[in-house]
Amino acid sequence: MRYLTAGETHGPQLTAIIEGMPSNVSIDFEAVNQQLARRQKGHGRGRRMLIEQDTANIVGGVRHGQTTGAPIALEVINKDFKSWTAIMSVEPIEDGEAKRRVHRPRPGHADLTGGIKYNQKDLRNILERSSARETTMRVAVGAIARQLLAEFGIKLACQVIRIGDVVAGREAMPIDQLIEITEESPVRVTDKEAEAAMISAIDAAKSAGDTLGGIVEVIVEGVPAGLGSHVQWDRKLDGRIAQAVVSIQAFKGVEFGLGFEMAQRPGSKVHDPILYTEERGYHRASNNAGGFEGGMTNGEPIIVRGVMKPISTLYKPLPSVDIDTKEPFTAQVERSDTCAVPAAAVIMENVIAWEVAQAFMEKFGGDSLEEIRSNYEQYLNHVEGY
Ligand SMILES: Cc1cc2nc3c(=O)[nH]c(=O)nc-3n(C[C@H](O)[C@H](O)[C@H](O)COP(=O)(O)O)c2cc1C
Ligand SMILES: C=C(O[C@@H]1CC(C(=O)O)=C[C@@H](OP(=O)(O)O)[C@H]1O)C(=O)O
Repeated sequence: MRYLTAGETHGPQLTAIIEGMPSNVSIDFEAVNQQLARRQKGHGRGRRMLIEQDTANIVGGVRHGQTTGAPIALEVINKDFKSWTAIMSVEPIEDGEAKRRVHRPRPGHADLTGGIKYNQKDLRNILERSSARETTMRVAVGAIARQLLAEFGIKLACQVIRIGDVVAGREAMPIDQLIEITEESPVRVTDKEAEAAMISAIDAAKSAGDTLGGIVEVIVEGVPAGLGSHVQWDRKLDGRIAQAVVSIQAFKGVEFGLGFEMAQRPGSKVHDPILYTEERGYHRASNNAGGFEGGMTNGEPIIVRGVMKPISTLYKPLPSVDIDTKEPFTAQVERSDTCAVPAAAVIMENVIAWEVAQAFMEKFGGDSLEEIRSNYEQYLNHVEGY
């Protein structure tokens, strides 16, 4: 399976095409929109999220609520395009060239390097695509992928572990209790004390004209042993998940299971003893590995954490240089998020859903759901008898 996305943050719409989804998978359109809504929430988001109410149109590959095996085409309309039509237009607008063109690169964004690389003197041609608005489509794609995974009992959830210097309790996340964002609970943590402190930290950063990053965690349950492979570097599923996570805008690091803490422990306090019972088959006494050995799932839940840097655009901006005059300037900020860590947790959950679904298809692949189910059941029998 593969997918591509297209579209600009202030353009008319965002688009994705998924290739290789098997036929006969029931698609719950509402569930796709639910994932999109989850991505838009969280304390610290800016005014743009008040304008958009993302819903996906599925315009290919699904008939009567079921996949046909044809490419699936998805689109999400940018409501904000109404206010940007003139600026995004190729025709000159009355305000004139200087106002229309972006020539002041923002530190922490793709603006300057993208402008140099693609030889663009209007940095809008870079920022329109580098924006995290693009993650809308990655979530829509993940929302389709997880419907295939659900057929085989595979579920995902996410939570926020840290925002700025506030750390939430690290108790195991109950997978059947998706941490939903509500008005009373706007950060996506189970630890209520930490939640209040996180909200205050975000508000304080906003008042100071500053921004915050954090750490988010995703858990995947119900994954069979043997997705991914040790035999070739680019078939290692933990490696692919790491790539998917760090490809999310502003994500700078990833860890599995105990992760970076492994560095300070002896091996006897890291590796997970192997056990066997008739009832459970092979399983582990602990899951410090976060569900992976040798680039393959080992049957334990996948546990991944990602670190997001603070939002780049500051209301008290950092120094930069105008590409026309080469003179320093101080930017005027119109709107921006202060913290998007809770939303980023949902993005991470859905990009991981895609990677797991792709590995699942590589292992049990077939053209129809029935064919995959038969391959899967045969494999489960093999595992049981091994
Ligand atoms: C959900 C989400 C929302 C974001 N919102 C903003 C924002 O409002 N303002 C901003 O400057 N950066 C925002 N970012 C981060 C930038 O998109 C990102 O830092 C930039 O594209 C440069 O990419 P890099 O940080 O991966 O190097 C957001 C990121 C995510 C994941
Ligand atoms: C639009 C989204 O996030 C945007 C990501 C983003 C950035 O620079 O990455 C900047 C902001 O966009 P704008 O400049 O239009 O206010 C965010 O709102 C979204 O998540 O859907």
